[in-house]
Amino acid sequence: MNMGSSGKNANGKSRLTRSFAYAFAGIRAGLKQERNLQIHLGISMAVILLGYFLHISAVEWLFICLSIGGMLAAELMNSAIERVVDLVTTEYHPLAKQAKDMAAGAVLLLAITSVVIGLVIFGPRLLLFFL
Ligand SMILES: Nc1ncnc2c1ncn2[C@@H]1O[C@H](COP(=O)(O)OP(=O)(O)OP(=O)(O)O)[C@@H](O)[C@H]1O
Repeated sequence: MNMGSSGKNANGKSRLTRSFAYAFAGIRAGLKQERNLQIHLGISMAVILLGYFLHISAVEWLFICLSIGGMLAAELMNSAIERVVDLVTTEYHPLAKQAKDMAAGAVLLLAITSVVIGLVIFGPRLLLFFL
């Protein structure tokens, strides 16, 4: 599609605006269709509430933000890889298996890291609270 030098199409939308719109559409589709992503979002909200009530520090918030953002992004990327693999083949293929398993492995690694971060930040406070 020719958009001229301004980078705007017939609707007057800039390339940047459309890129954001596509990205948000991807997030919406993921949240609608992917149960794991919905679960991660629910857990993220619970963690944010916990951080608020336990008055965690600014540095701790940064770690929580990175964990939540990284986890949701990894889950979305995993779903994207699953779709591309399914698009390429519906037959059993060892490379398809590796691609899906590696993508799932990446999510698992990030999930383990997030759990460790959560334990380091919330563990001592929750112990104090319950003991
Ligand atoms: N085309 C294929 N060829 C070989 N193995 C496959 C193929 N498709 C899926 N698999 C294997 O089955 C597993 C599950 O694949 P599937 O597409 O059902 O994802 P899933 O586990 O349902 O993912 P999610 O729960 O995140 O949606 C993969 O991790 C992979 O090991």
